[in-house]
This record gives sequence, structure tokens and C-alpha cells, in this order.
Amino acid sequence: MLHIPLTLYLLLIKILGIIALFWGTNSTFAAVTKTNYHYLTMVVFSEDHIQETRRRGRIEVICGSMFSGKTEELIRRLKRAKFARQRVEIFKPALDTRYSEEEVVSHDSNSIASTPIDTSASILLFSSDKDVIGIDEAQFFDEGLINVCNQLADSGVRVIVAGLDMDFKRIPFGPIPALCAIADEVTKVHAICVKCGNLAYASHRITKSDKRVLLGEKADYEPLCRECYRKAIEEEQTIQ
Ligand SMILES: Nc1ncnc2c1ncn2[C@@H]1O[C@H](COP(=O)(O)OP(=O)(O)O)[C@@H](O)[C@H]1O
Ligand SMILES: Cc1cn([C@H]2C[C@H](O)[C@@H](COP(=O)(O)O)O2)c(=O)[nH]c1=O
Ligand SMILES: [Zn+2]
Repeated sequence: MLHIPLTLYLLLIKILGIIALFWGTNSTFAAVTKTNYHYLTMVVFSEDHIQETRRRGRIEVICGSMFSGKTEELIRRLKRAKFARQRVEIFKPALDTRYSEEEVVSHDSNSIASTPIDTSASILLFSSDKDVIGIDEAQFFDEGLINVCNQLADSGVRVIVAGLDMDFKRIPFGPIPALCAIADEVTKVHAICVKCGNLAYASHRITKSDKRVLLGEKADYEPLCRECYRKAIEEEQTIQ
């Protein structure tokens, strides 16, 4: 097959796509080229850049199990906002001292400076004149966070919230479910199930403890898919 570089191929498809859009006939060529054009623009040019840079209030939620990449995705969006010279502030619950007291840190050691706070009300105190607010580990905040996020978004701020959607028992965690309901956009991310390699959606607790809040990482939790989670719980129940 003729080897054309990807960029040239994309350009060609784009030009053909534009011709096909104007052509407007129902010929097979037009239909196929239009489909290709829409598919490629969807897949290759999927960055929603306008939403990122235009100052418009909105709530984005990034949720999923442990190790699913929530913090990495949060840091990625916040760093891009900083590159766009937007005024960014990041909060995390003061109780989350796992990797650092001052920074938001991912399992892969990506980090960004943050302000640790005890209650959601403090967010409003530190958010004047900000364009973008990031909040990590939001499951640990009080229910007041829902109103705080709405207030910020209504006043034109882009709010990006990351947090666990479920606790280790798979019960919806803290303010996250309500935040998903009021969000403009929800991104559900997945880890890899450590037992079978499928997509994981739950955080199975390995350590023996029934407390809802138990800070930890790989020694205490493992990401599992639905089937492996069910089997793990069944095994635990037969041992008891
Ligand atoms: N089972 C796993 N599945 C996916 N990523 C994993 C797994 N175990 C470790 N990781 C690492 O965790 C990183 C994601 O970390 P992070 O963004 O802090 O996740 P989260 O905030 O959702 O807990 C991945 O890039 C990967 O390097
Ligand atoms: C499931 C579950 C988790 N936690 C804790 C464990 C970690 O310290 C954080 C989650 O961090 P991550 O960035 O999502 O990996 O929450 C908890 O206290 N209770 C739970 O049920
Ligand atoms: Zn599995």
C-alpha cells in the first residue's frame, strides 16, 4: 500500500471532507468521505479547546476508582490552564497527608502545588479573582461543596473536581454523586483490574478495617472489575 505520512493523510481527508460537505449529494463518495471526516475530527481533534480557554463558568467532575488516573487528569487540565495564563487555585482536604501535606500528588509522582483546607467553605475565601479552581480527593469534603461549586461556576469560574465515586463497599462517596448530578461534564476514568486485566471500577480494601476513611495506597487497596470484586468479597465472607 502507498505509504503517506499521517498528517498528509489527515489533511487529504479533511480537504475531501470539506468538498463533500459542500457537494451535498447523496453519492457514496460523499457519504464515505463525510463519515471519515467526522470520525477523524472526532477522534484526532477531540480537544475541547474553547471550553478550556474561554472564561465561562462550568463544573467538570473526574471520578472513578483508586489508581484510575483522576489526579493525573486533574493535574493535566490544571497545568494546561496555567499555560493559558489563567489564574488557577487548587485545593485538597487537609486530612489527606498521604504523599505530601502541601501538594496534590498522583500515584505516578506527578504533582502540583495546592492549598490544604478543612471545610468546603474555605474554598470561597481563597477563590476571589480566580479563573479555574481544582479540587482533589473531593469525596472527603462536606456536602457544602456542592453549593460552593455551583456558586463558583455561576460566577464564571471553571471548577474541576476529582474524587472517588464509591467507597470500598461500593457505596457512593460523600458529595461526589451530587456533584456528578450538577456537573456540566463528568469524566469517569478506570484503572486496570489487578486480577484479570479488564477495566476496574471499584476499590477493594485489602487491609482489615471497617472505617470509611482509611488513607492508603497499594498495600491497602486494589482496583478490581465487577466480577473480581464480587469474587473477592465472596472469598472474604467464606473465610470469616
Ligand atoms: N492497576 C492499575 N491501573 C491503572 N493504573 C495504575 C494501576 N496501578 C498503578 N497505577 C498507576 O496509577 C497512575 C494513576 O494515578 P492517579 O492519577 O494518582 O490515580 P487516582 O487519582 O485515580 O488514584 C497510573 O498512571 C499508573 O501509573
Ligand atoms: C476506597 C476508599 C479509599 N479511601 C482513601 C484511600 C486513599 O487515601 C484515598 C483515595 O485516593 P486516590 O487518589 O483515589 O487513589 O481515599 C478511603 O478513605 N476510603 C475508601 O473507602
Ligand atoms: Zn477483574
